[in-house]
Amino acid sequence: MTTATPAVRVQALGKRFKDKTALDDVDLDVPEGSIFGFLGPNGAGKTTTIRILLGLARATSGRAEIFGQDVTAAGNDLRHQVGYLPDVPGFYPWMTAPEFLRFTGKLFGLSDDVIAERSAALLAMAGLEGVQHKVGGYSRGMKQRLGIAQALMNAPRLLILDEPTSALDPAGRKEVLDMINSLRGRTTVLFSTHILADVQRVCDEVAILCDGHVLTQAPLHELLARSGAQDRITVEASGSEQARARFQELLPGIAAQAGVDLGPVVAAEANLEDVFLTLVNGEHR
Ligand SMILES: Nc1ncnc2c1ncn2[C@@H]1O[C@H](COP(=O)(O)OP(=O)(O)OP(=O)(O)O)[C@@H](O)[C@H]1O
Repeated sequence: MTTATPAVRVQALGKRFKDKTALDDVDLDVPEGSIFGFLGPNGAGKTTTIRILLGLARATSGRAEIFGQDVTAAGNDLRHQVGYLPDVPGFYPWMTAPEFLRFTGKLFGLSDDVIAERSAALLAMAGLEGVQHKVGGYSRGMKQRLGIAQALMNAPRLLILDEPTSALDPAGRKEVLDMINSLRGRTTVLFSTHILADVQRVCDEVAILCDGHVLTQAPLHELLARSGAQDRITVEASGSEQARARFQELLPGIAAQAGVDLGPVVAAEANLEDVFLTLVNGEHR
């Protein structure tokens, strides 16, 4: 068991809005260095949790810490270690990407040299190098990538992204996920989503939130193992029809030698959806 201080620790967190309980006894531990998927359907309480972490809303009960510091007592030191991209980010449409990153860098009080160096690296990471036109003409995917770049301008230890892929088409999602993936080992990423496939693609650790409760938190591989779903081995075989038929005949022998029970040969992989549906349905039973 690790004793390192987690990047985020939430304990017994509760939030009520008049007669609505948005969060009820929520516990979370986001290990430093992880890409953490905060997964839940609409209205689960993801944005509310994130807003409490950022000091934009107050919890009704419980406690939230970032790098061991209570967020309600957080000063500028802690705030400067956290980058954030809201679910509906705002941009100045008349700015170009370098102008927007420069503007962000100035807000953080960075020097011109640091701004130039970081914005060049971040524009490259966002695939926006050399894009001349103004942000107003960007696709949604480009805007999200620029949003992540601006959230990284202050070189945060923790990056919080609220539903960064929700409004994107598959190509846009892939580009944003690739960008998140490239941060692995460099900064802790907490991102909320309702898209299971996105979590399965990039996350090491997952928490599933439903109706203000955490149903489970675990490393992704543990969750997948828990589902009982099995990875399958897909073999693509070329050659003549005869050769392929012979290969298929030999497969059971090879499997038996390896001590493997050979099932039907179909392409599929262990699926987070199974875990999610089992947990969420169990909750509503
Ligand atoms: N200011 C508010 N006043 C009243 N109820 C609110 C307020 N903010 C959030 N809620 C309610 O709290 C619950 C959790 O909302 P939240 O936005 O945190 O969910 P979410 O998981 O981020 O969902 P989504 O994916 O739809 O953004 C919802 O039922 C929502 O209607």
